[in-house]
Amino acid sequence: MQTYDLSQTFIKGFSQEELVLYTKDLCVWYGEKEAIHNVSLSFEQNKITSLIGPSGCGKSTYLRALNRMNDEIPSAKVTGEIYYQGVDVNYKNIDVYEMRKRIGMVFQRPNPFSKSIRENVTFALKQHGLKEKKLLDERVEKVLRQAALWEDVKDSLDKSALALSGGQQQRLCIARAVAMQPDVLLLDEPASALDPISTSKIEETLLDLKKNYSIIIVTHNMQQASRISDYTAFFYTGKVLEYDDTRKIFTRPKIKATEDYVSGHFG
Ligand SMILES: Nc1ncnc2c1ncn2[C@@H]1O[C@H](COP(=O)(O)OP(=O)(O)OP(=O)(O)O)[C@@H](O)[C@H]1O
Repeated sequence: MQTYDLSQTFIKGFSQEELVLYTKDLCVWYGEKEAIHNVSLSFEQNKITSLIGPSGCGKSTYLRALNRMNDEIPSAKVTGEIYYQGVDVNYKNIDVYEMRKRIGMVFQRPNPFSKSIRENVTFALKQHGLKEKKLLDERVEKVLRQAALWEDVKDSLDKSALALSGGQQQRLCIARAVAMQPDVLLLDEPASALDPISTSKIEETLLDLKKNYSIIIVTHNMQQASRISDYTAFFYTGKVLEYDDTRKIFTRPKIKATEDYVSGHFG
């Protein structure tokens, strides 16, 4: 069967300002239950977008749809459009593995491999044929610096990643995702299990990473959304009720439900 090689399919002439990723009328069903309904959002290069909303409103489902992680859930069915750099992500013959290199993901719970810190970063690179030690070492240092972890671990690169603290493990997971040089980084509540200091380090890391990536983050932390994101989408019962500049969402939302949610007066 023919596979769809994303590297061959960029639409020429896109400027930095063009949209990296967008969805149009995206719906996701789990069996008979529709979890998100007609979600149309677009994401720009070098911007952070927060997805906020009450529990169960479909934020993670939406995020997972963006790099087809819902494929792993047998009951999930996706309709509508997802376009990444002009490529239809839902195209059935797409090379999903290749696409996930471009649209990387970091999960809520840090999930480093049970390997050394170095191998966590180099594992996928080696799988993709990068063998030269010097290049691997350079990439390890670069991404650990980008994830603000280098100073903590530079003398223990060959020690187990599982010996790191939760916050360090999560920064290692960010480094691991960044090592593949994606264009888009999806993060599902990456700091929810962390203490305030680790959370603030993750936020600094994300603000630094947005120079190179488009970042989409699910968060329940309103301060976090307002501190780090350029745009915010408010999800409610599977729909996006409001999407705007983060400053507007937090100071002059158009919809009462948004105002109630961001001010903590929901329900
Ligand atoms: N694997 C699944 N199978 C069946 N239903 C699911 C599955 N995952 C999520 N759902 C349902 O889809 C709806 C949306 O869930 P989702 O996890 O996307 O919401 P969320 O906004 O991310 O919630 P939270 O903030 O609590 O993480 C919920 O009703 C949930 O029960």
